Amino acid sequence: MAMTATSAALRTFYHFPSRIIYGTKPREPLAAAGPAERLVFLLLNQRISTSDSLFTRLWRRAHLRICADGAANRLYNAFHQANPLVVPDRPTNQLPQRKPATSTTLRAMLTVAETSSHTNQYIPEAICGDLDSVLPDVEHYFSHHQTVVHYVDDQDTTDFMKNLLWLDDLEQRHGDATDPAKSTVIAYGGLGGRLDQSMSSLYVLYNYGAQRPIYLLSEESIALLLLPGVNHVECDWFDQSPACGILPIGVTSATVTTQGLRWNLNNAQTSFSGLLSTSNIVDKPVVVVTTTDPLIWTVEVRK
Ligand SMILES: Nc1ncnc2c1ncn2[C@@H]1O[C@H](COP(=O)(O)OP(=O)(O)OP(=O)(O)O)[C@@H](O)[C@H]1O
Ligand SMILES: Cc1ncc(C[n+]2csc(CCO)c2C)c(N)n1
Repeated sequence: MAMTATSAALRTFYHFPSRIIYGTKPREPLAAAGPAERLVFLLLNQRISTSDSLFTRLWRRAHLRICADGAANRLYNAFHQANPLVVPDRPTNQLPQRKPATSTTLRAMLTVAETSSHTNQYIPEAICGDLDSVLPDVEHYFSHHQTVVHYVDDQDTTDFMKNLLWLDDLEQRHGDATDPAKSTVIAYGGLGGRLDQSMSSLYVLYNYGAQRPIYLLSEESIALLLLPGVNHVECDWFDQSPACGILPIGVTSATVTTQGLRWNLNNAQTSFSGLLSTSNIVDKPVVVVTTTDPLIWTVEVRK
């Protein structure tokens, strides 16, 4: 699948990470200054950190929570295995049916997310993928709690991509003028783990990150796409300045000027065969990056 990042925005403002992570009310609008932002927490199949973690904060703040296939096993193991909710037994000789995709709506899932105890009990509103990783018992368990199971039979896209494409489809059919057309996606587990999967997540960020805000996340780092033009990145600004990097992934090179870093670039050309700014340090609450081409920005998470 060949795609290119579009040069959509001349000026981009990222309210992240502090506003999303450290907001005081679980469901307050995420961007205080803009239209209410809808946050989709997309859990990928990687280790979940449960103690004082980004995971729990973001889970609570999200408006919708979706597991990519085997990520549902991680959620089950982390929050349900030791103390499961009551669910009728699954007939052991019967595997879940694999039918073409179910038809649900974004509105229906948002309603479930708002009205049920999904947030506190760590139940996702949906599981989506080719479903070769989610265990039948885990699928049965969550299905019993109103989790939509969306099957996509495709061996040319990863389950992360399948989830984004499904979200596009759901949002296209959503059609509520008061709502934002595109959610912000937090992909928890989008960094770290197997290198090919990690690179595939960066591919997703590069190719889809111009269409909606996407944040790749681990407990250590956040990555987002900077678009050609002027980008204002609101950074964590606590006791210690976080480490950061500017990565020319997907482009041959980019010409970059920055403000707010310890080692600023001044009309400098960055590329994988030339200058690469890593182990840089954020020195201001807002970093300004002016670039000719898309870039991946990464910053350390301070908790
Ligand atoms: N080892 C891993 N390291 C990093 N990310 C992973 C890893 N395994 C899975 N993921 C992420 O979680 C998503 C869901 O994973 P899934 O449970 O479907 O495993 P998979 O079948 O190995 O992944 P896929 O089918 O997408 O290649 C993947 O699309 C990918 O983004
Ligand atoms: C050139 C090429 N390389 C690898 C795969 C394998 N693959 C990529 S995404 C995916 C789906 C995983 O759920 C699988 C099996 C392919 N299809 N085409």
